[in-house]
Amino acid sequence: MSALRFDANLKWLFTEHEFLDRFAAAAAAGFTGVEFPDPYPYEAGELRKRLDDNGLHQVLVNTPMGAKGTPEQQGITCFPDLVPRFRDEFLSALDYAVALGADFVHLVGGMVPPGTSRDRAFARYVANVAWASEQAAGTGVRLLLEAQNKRDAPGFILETQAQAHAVAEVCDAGNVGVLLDVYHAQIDEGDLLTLLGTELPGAFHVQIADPPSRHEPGTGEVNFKSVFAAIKASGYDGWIGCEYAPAAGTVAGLGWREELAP
Ligand SMILES: O=C(O)C(=O)[C@H](O)CO
Ligand SMILES: [Mg+2]
Repeated sequence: MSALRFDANLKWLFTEHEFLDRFAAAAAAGFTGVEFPDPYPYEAGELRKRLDDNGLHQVLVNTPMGAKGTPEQQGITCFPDLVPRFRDEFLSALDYAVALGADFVHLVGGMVPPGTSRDRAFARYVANVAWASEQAAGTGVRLLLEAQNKRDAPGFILETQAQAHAVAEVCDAGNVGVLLDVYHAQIDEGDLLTLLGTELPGAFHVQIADPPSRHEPGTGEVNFKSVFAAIKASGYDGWIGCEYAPAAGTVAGLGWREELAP
């Protein structure tokens, strides 16, 4: 059993099953934690029952994201003209996180909306993060900020891990941190072992997938044996979310846990 704690992202893994059956499949495959971006089609009680019946911990939920191919596909946190909707959606995400016993709400930052300057969108983004930080204070739920790569999310509001860290730092409630997604960090920044050295101390959560395919660790360009060793050596004790597309079946692709993880 690895010294690192991996959780299954149920949007990406176990898609051989209907969503509500993925909890049992994840537990059967040895996971003790799960995450997924979109609890909203389900009653919180229905999801909580799946968690409890399978002895699973909920790591995170996302703020809602729009349909693929729309400007809102990666969230609206940076949309100056949608602040009331952002606030309603965040409070809904917070309610779900509390009901599921989740550690985090991932505030999906958004791509700079058409006709809006990056400066105006970034200012609104920071204001919305600070507002959300105040709403979450005292709930036990912390907030995550993730930088996404420019190939998959052109115009995304956060462009580097250091920028995500800087926004988290200015939220004085201490409940905002970085979601360090190794897939995005490799595509846009590379130099992963150095990046992990500087950015892991501010990271509340980590996610993994192997670029360019976004399949399992060991299928692409990242030396995950070295990455996992660096994460372990850093003393990071959070979860590591498996947010990858299995190349040929979820369970068949889990060998990396024994082959690459310390
Ligand atoms: O796509 C990702 O890397 C994520 O972590 C979000 O959940 C979706 O934007
Ligand atoms: Mg991610």
